[in-house]
Amino acid sequence: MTAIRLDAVSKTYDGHYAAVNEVSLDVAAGEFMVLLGPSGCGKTTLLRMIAGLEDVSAGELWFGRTKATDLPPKERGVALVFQNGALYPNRTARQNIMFPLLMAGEDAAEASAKAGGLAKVLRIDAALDRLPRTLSGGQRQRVAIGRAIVRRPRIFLMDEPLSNLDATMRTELRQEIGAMARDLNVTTVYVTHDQIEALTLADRITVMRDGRIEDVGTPDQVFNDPATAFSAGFLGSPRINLMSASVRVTAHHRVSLDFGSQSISLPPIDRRSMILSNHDGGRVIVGARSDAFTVAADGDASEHLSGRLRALEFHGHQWIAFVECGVDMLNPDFVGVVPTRRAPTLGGRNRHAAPHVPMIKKRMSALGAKAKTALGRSSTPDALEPLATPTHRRADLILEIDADAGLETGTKVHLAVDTSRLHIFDESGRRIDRITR
Ligand SMILES: Nc1ncnc2c1ncn2[C@@H]1O[C@H](COP(=O)(O)OP(=O)(O)OP(=O)(O)O)[C@@H](O)[C@H]1O
Repeated sequence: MTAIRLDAVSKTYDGHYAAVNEVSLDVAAGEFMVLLGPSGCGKTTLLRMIAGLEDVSAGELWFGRTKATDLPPKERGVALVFQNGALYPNRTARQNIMFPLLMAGEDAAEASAKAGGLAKVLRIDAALDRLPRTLSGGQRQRVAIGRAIVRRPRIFLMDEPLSNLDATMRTELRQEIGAMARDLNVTTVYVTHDQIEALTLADRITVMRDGRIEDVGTPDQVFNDPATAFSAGFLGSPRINLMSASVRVTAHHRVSLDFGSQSISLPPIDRRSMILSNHDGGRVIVGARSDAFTVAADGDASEHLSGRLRALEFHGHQWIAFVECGVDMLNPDFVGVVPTRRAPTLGGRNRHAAPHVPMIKKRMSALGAKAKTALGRSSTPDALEPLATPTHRRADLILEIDADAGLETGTKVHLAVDTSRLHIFDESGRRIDRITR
């Protein structure tokens, strides 16, 4: 088992375009790490740098105690499976899996036995003596995985291995990949843009965006305690509601979040009240998934939002409600968007780069500076770095509700808010409270 360390690794194309931008990440020995993010965020490029198929433009790569930045691919002990694991068409499944062992000079009988053992784990033992063209897509991909893993690589890399399979096969093979990784205990980095694959397979998930890391944590942490609004928006269906709010400090330092015509208050014991109480007038983004709301009888709950049930959609196992609350909603994809994707500057952070978690403090001072400006005092120019303005849009709150909620479209609804389930982000999309992982 080998740990992987990426230390401020970047990949630039044409000298200026940063496909991967100062990424630092530790993957523990034997860990199953999933790189998750939208198309073009740099997942594959990062994987290919670990495999040695792309040069590292800046930064260092380590496998355990070995510096691997410039190690030739063959000396890395890495196996890679792509979307379409190509097989030798004239060799049977068994011969395909055995091939790397034979090339390494292993005895044929032993190699065949090993192929048989792996085929059982991958549930293709019945198809071992068939040629690739007679196998289904899922079986071919299992053979490709078997062939990659048979030499017991130090590190196993997979790039969207399920993306070309139909839904049923994807679910089956996903489970087998999970079981195999646990059995073999090999350090694995798995690229996907599918949140279900990430949540079900990963020991930890790294959420990427625009060549940078947004969030790293266990599936539970990244889903329930997301570091950024983007990460919160990438996981979960329906997507998290991101509501634009202004902070108002009322009597006795009580913090209220104003959504225009409506507001809710945080309890004084909520530690975010203390953080926000210094930022009267500042703007924040309040993230709320369906579990933060309960449909309440009129006036029942102290903290609630009211709206009109504009539409209901039947989604089989659930109903999705669209509630018009007159709240400004933000699209997670655009919150804190980095205007350009420049390469890191030598010896310093790219000033257009997305802020990192330790910069929350700085952002909060920016919030404070904005609040001061609103109060007619001047702000320091440094405090207001260029933040991409998120697109505000008066839109519906979208939430999942019970089929037996008995609601009718067009009626007024009251949504009791569990404030402990709200995630509060600054304007750049970073959590205002420190994330402890
Ligand atoms: N050889 C190349 N030359 C120039 N730009 C490249 C090259 N390879 C990748 N890129 C760019 O780098 C960015 C990251 O690409 P990458 O393939 O790593 O993203 P990804 O997250 O894996 O996307 P997908 O999920 O679509 O595969 C993209 O904008 C891509 O166009």
